[in-house]
Amino acid sequence: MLKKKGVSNDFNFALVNRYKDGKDYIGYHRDSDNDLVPQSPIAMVSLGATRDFLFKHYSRQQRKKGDDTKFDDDAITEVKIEVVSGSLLVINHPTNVFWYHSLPKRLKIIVFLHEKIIFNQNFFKKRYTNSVVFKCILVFYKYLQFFQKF
Ligand SMILES: O=C(O)CCC(=O)C(=O)O
Ligand SMILES: [Fe+2]
Repeated sequence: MLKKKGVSNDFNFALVNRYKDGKDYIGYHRDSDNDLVPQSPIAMVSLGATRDFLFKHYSRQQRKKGDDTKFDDDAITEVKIEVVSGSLLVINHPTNVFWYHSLPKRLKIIVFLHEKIIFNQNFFKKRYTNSVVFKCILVFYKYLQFFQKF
């Protein structure tokens, strides 16, 4: 699927992050060089509610931390990308070296997402115990649904 989208690398690790509502977020960071094969891309698939994904240049982040001696370039603004369900976002080298990324809170969608989650739980509770195996099947099913799109 990734190859069809022009990403030729073989990936050997997958991380699933679940943001249960608009209050869940991940702050600005760069993915650790220690965990990654040098110069390899990072591919991200989104499922569920639309969220913002932000990039902030290294120089701005350093200034925020109080280090304004080396950097005085205000020209590089923050970049916002809306990631919708089923979208693929690829961070190619060297973006992770020069840019921080984050997924901020999105408080506008709390009510919408809350309803959606409660509906799923109620529906499944009737017929299944809330077992880990069932949750795994659900995640697997969602991935299958996603792959069929491509
Ligand atoms: O979940 C996301 O969209 C970003 C997660 C992330 O940046 C990370 O896990 O390092
Ligand atoms: Fe990250």
